[in-house]
Amino acid sequence: MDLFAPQAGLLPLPLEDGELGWMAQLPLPWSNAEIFARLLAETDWREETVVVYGKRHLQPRLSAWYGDKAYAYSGLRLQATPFTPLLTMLRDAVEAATACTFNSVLLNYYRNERDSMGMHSDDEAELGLQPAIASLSFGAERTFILKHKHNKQTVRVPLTDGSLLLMAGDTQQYWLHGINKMTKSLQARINLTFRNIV
Ligand SMILES: O=C(O)CCC(=O)C(=O)O
Ligand SMILES: [Fe+2]
Repeated sequence: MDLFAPQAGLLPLPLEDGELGWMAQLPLPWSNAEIFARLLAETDWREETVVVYGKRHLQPRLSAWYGDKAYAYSGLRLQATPFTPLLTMLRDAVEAATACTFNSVLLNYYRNERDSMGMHSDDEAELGLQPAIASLSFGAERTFILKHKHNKQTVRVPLTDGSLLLMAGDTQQYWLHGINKMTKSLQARINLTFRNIV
């Protein structure tokens, strides 16, 4: 399947050992600000505790998991929770733009510049080989950082309000990605990463 066929509307971003597609604004029926406000209010946000090298930490962001199946992520067991009408609308828009299907979404709420996500790959067995993961962003712009696992390459993608980033092919096998803390004061950002649990 060619994930980046012209009708998909995604701009391919050159990446060695992986596939990235980007769109500045996903077509949506409401404004980005309206969707941000609804996601903030309607989501069952949790401050999860994770265990890293035997020590318990609060994750530096809030998160929520919706989908038909439970999911294990960073040592957490996330219970299945059905998609809300709002999440179903967003999933439909993402599926139309990417020509992929998704049955789950992880939402991340970065409250300010101090919230972040450590470098990782979304390579859990439940996602299958060469998973397609679509990342939809609302609110403050943050920089998505990709680092190649076997050489020193770094790629930065601006995750602007309303933008969609698709990772596919070998991206999870060869690259780590994450969101750094910043020193400059930033407003909140909400990110949704749509996944397909097989
Ligand atoms: O906030 C982002 O854009 C990154 C989210 C991410 O990598 C994840 O949820 O696995
Ligand atoms: Fe990720």
